[in-house]
Amino acid sequence: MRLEIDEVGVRIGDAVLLDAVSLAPRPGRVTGVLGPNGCGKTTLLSVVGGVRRPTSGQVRLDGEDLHAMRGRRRARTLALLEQEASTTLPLTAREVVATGRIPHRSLLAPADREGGAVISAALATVDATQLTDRLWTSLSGGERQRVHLARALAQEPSVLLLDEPTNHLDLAHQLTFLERVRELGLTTLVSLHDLNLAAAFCDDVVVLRAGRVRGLGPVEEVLTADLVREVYDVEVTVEPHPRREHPVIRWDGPVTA
Ligand SMILES: Nc1ncnc2c1ncn2[C@@H]1O[C@H](COP(=O)(O)OP(=O)(O)OP(=O)(O)O)[C@@H](O)[C@H]1O
Repeated sequence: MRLEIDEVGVRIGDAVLLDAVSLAPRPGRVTGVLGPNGCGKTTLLSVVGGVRRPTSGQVRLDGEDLHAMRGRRRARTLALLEQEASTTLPLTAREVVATGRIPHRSLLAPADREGGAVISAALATVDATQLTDRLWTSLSGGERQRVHLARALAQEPSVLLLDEPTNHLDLAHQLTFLERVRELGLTTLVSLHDLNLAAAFCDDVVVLRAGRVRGLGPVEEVLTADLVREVYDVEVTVEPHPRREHPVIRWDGPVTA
């Protein structure tokens, strides 16, 4: 599935949240959405997820305007894992994941025959089979995060949009979570604050600052010390990882004038 983000702009009154952002994430690859607080990462993901309309530009899926597609069809193609998604309904983890199947049901085909198996597989993928019958409200932040990923997977999307999915996870779960996401082989856009996680798990990155693209391309080409200084105001050293095939970013401190 070909995803194209073409000159997307978002304005609210005088505020420019996104300014002519263009990128075409490589199909089946993981693209990191990076940048400091308030640079527009969540806004971009919500536009691509169809939750928010751009005020200019277009997002296309296989050439078709995403915002002109019907919601159900869009939801069968693309799943968005929002930053602080929550529910106060007394649902079990499995019932939460089952809501991901809603776009696959219709009046003509109310029974979702594969649904049960897809839900079980999604829970297993995120290591949450043991949480199946637990009440959502009783889960920890990291457990909720994994169950929400399972819900997104139950949608069987071609495009996966993840907004800071690792923010409640311990180190081991951050690594396994992103490894699994990579293994899914879906066209993935993932916003991350941790540059080392981005360096390790993303194929490409788009780096935003104040709503504009400041870097775009393969992670090892874009994540340079110069770019990090310019975008994050932090002095860093970028080196090859001694045992793995990706760079490591070591911070030396904030930029001093
Ligand atoms: N309704 C609004 N009116 C004006 N500005 C807004 C509005 N909503 C969001 N913004 C601003 O838009 C900018 C982009 O917000 P966004 O949530 O996309 O950033 P982000 O990169 O995801 O940030 P963070 O890393 O802190 O989560 C922020 O400066 C935010 O304050």
